[in-house]
Amino acid sequence: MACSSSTVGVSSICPIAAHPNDYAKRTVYHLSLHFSAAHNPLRAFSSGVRLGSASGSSSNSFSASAVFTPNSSVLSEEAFKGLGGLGIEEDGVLRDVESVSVDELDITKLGLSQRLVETLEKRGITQLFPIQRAVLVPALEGRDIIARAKTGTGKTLAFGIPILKGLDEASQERGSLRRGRLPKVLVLAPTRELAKQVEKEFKESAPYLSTACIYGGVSYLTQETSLSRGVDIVVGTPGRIIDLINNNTLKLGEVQYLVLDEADQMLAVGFEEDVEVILEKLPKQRQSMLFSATMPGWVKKLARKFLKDPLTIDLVGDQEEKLAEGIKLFALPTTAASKRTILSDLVTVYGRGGKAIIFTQTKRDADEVSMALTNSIASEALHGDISQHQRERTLNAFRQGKFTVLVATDVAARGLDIPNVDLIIHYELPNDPETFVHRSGRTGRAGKEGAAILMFTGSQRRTVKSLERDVGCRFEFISPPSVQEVLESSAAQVVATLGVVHPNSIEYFTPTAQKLIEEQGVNALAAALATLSGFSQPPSTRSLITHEQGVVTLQLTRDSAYSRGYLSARSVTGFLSDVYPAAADEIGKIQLVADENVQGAVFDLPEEIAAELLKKELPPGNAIAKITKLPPLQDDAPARDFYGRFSNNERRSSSSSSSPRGLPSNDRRSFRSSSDWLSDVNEDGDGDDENIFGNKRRGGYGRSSSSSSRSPSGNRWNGNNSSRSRGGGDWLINDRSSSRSPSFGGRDRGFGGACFKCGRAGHRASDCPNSRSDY
Ligand SMILES: Nc1ncnc2c1ncn2[C@@H]1O[C@H](COP(=O)(O)OP(=O)(O)OP(=O)(O)O)[C@@H](O)[C@H]1O
Repeated sequence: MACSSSTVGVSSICPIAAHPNDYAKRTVYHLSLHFSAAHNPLRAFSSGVRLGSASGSSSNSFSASAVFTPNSSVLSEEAFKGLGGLGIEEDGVLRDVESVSVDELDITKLGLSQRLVETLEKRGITQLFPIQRAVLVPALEGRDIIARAKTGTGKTLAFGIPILKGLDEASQERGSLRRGRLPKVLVLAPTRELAKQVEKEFKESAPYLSTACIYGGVSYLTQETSLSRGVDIVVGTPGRIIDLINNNTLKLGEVQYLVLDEADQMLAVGFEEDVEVILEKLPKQRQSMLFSATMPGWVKKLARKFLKDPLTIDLVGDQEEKLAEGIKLFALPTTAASKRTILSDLVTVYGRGGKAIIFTQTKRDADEVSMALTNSIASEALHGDISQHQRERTLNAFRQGKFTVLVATDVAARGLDIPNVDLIIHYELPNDPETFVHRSGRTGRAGKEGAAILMFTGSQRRTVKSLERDVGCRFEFISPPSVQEVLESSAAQVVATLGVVHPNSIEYFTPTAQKLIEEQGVNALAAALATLSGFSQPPSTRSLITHEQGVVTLQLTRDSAYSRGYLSARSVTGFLSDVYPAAADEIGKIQLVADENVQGAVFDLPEEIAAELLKKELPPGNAIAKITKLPPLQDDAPARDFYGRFSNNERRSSSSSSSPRGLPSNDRRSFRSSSDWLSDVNEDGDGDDENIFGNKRRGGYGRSSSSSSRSPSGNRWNGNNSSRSRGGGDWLINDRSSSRSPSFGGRDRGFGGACFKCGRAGHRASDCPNSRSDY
């Protein structure tokens, strides 16, 4: 092959593997696009594509793997002309290696029409993101493309820019756009929200073109009218698109560009049959682009059947973390009972006053969590049982910042681009790594920073480790925010709001403020901050284990030299019964410390009992202290989650008619390494794409349930949202390690623990027939 070497977007393409089934036709290349660190316009964005250090160079690079036919690389070289060259050497390896200059990513240098450049610039889009750069050239060549990139990295414009460029050129050739014209572009999306968002991206980037968004749950009339007027771009969900094809309103005979966005999700929501029906109706002469996070058998089959010699671009890469680097990941051990009460503190401390999305497994949980938050934070629920209109209202209000916490099922996880979401909370573990990535990817978008917190119970600790392995990430394990942290964050957020008070308004209050300062000094301002933060009453202490109010968590640590054996929950109760029987009576959750070198346990006590206990003299070798942060704790029950066993809950419930046995999802099988992803795409595989969620979900979400707007109010932690109110059941379910009653109120005053001396249940060490005290 010919070799040329010059500055291009592609710095090196070298064979990383020969495809086992098809070596003669295809070679898999590893493609690196280099950006000089010195002038890398995407440095701030490096998170999105995991820019790493290129070997032997100080450049940052991102990797793309691409599958070429032998000729295709030559075509690529042609297409790179004007954007910089591409070096193909004799061994077929493309190597060049200079850095991409800022110019080559500059949208004014891509040959786009002036009007397109202007609208993009108005939207703050001046430089291509890496996936956009990688897709641009082959897309402009007319290649069919299969692509994958991390969440929030600009996939929509990756297909949008070349399509808009193509439409611009065609319209200049044909002259003005005529009424009643048929669509040239069809974009299929799995959810209505995503479809609307993609349409919005097209509309805002090219307002001079006509777009229509076709999805269920709303009137046919508007959609039919816009189609009859003539459109350039149709974006929609498969169900309603089929309906409009069938009633002859939507005619696809002139479609030149097809995009399948989130193709794997089409399968998950049961649209595969509809997608195939639609694709059959498209002109054979067209360009197709398929974006998919995973490659289940059905998507592979779809690609083989409907795409022509597709070029595969994978910017996620093998062994790499699947999440954008700007997303900080935390894991928070908690209990089922305390989850809800912790939420508002997490939002306060980690959300820093911005937007947060809490993901639940079930629609019911989404409603209940949103309701529970209402006391302290304005929140709304979003799930499939909420009418389409309400869903749109809710999303718009959230986008506009009218409320700050969205509680959603996974319906909102895929593809939604909501600006400035600072925090994601996984209220339940996701069912598969892919769902985790997509939920978390609602923050840290377009190079911004964000945080995602995974809440898990002690019994799910191993699942969290599996998730780390599957996603290639590391969690920082945290404790629930302390009272101090919550107060500090609340105060900081209140202070931030003071900056926007109108000067005229301040004038009205100045005389009173002056008087207050003279009378009370700094206390006046502190009282105002406390009130504005919602803490006009002092916060009560809370358990670190269950987050229950009025309860403190203590740690018992025993010197092994004084110990006869290992600590157990029973021995802790027995020990307390000897030191201070009231403490043994009132003890709550007990958990053992997970440290081979330390014999320790943490346990909860009502505040006043704890204060008494701390005054007691302890036998030698034992220490009890109040703690502010939980040490690593031992697992206390087998894992209870669906991770790796099922795909998402909403999906299961929506498809229950066709999947009554809740078959395991193939999503997890699909969430594999990059090389698997690539070979999946190109192998003549067995097409084992049994559709486990096989029902057709037309129009989808029927029943309407409104979630009214709420406003923040109330004094934090003084409401009756204590887990104590739901206590008993949850406590019993979640605490295998202690046999005591859940009630701190002492409903059951009988001794439920075991003797610290003889180990038998039902009596205290002080009542033990063995009178010798030897602990
Ligand atoms: N070149 C660019 N410069 C600045 N902003 C951009 C650029 N390209 C895209 N964006 C913005 O980045 C955000 C994320 O883009 P987009 O929604 O296309 O990401 P995505 O990769 O499709 O994410 P997901 O996988 O979550 O669907 C959008 O708000 C988009 O307008």
